[in-house]
Amino acid sequence: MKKVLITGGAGFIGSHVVRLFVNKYPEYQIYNLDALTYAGNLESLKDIEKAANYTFLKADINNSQAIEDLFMEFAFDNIIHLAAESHVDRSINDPMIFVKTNVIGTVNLLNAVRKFWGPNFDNNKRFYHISTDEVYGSLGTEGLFTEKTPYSPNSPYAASKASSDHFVRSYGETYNLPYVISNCSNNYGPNQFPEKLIPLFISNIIENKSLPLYGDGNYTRDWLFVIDHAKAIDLIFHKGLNKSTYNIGGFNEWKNLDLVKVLCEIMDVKLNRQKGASAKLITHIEDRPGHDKRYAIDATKINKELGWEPSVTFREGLEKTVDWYLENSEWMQNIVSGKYQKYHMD
Ligand SMILES: Cc1cn([C@H]2C[C@H](O)[C@@H](COP(=O)(O)OP(=O)(O)O[C@H]3O[C@H](CO)[C@@H](O)[C@H](O)[C@H]3O)O2)c(=O)[nH]c1=O
Repeated sequence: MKKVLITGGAGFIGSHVVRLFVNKYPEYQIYNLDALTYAGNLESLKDIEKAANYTFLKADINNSQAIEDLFMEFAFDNIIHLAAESHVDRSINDPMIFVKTNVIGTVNLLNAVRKFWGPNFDNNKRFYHISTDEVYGSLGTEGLFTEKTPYSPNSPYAASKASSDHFVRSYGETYNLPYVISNCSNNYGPNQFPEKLIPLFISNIIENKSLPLYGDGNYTRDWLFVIDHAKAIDLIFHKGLNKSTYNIGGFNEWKNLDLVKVLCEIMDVKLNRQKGASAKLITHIEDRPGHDKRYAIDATKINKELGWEPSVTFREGLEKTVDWYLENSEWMQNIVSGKYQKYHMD
């Protein structure tokens, strides 16, 4: 029986990973550790909260003593580390919280692992660090990020994630910690906090508010449905090679403006609005400082080594996502108003 600690399990990607592991591996104990910051939300896990193999632990990875106490109490033997500040615009306004959570928080976890699992690490134990393709910086019109692309982060968020990746690798080299890292492209799907492009624009279209597109909108991202990311994490956790890195992406590049136009078309149909009504809301605004031009992932390694590939097309994933937000308007209202946070603080 494994005792798997999943950090950040109340967040967007984390909640999908927790659900998949709780349902697929009833023989594992799954511990969801989350600080429940603005983007964390236990409402996303209502369907599994009473499962016998699931435990929620409220703690902040910045608090090293709290982390050690939990290691002492629960003797975790595997970690999937997703807890992170993740929004680029927030990192531009306040870089320090990104240093604290993403860098120091990760090092706190690594130190706890060293203390409780070391000095002779058993290879059945594994520290799995979830990261982003943003560590590689920006591409021109050609080429793809591979696992060998040098790191060149441009935003404070990307720099904090790059730093945490380096710390994980350094613990592998210095202390022989068994680890694996994956770097994924842009995720979308149910339960994403409406500060990110897709849920923000869905929410604004519903409310007939303008759609604030940075600059000319000719920025390119590779998009992956969050459940496909969770499935990739499952495979890498179980079968990924020790001390290696996997890039995860959908081979699904879109310029922001083109993506938003497709989203607008879908929303017009779902909301019974006149064709073109949602697109009229598109408003070009001042660009994001240091805006990375293009991200595109070469996901050949994970495909060849582990047989992973996305299971839904972008159109299917977008439709599912829009349907989820239309059916869960209360979730959206509560998370935006901060109601869930107030509830967590009570
Ligand atoms: C929120 C927002 C975004 N954008 C643009 C900026 C980007 O080119 C694109 C996507 O923006 P975001 O949704 O903020 O995501 P991006 O900056 O690419 O970063 C995401 O994708 C990364 C993986 O590539 C993750 O590591 C990050 O945590 C995640 O936030 O849309 C707009 O034009 N207007 C907006 O209001």
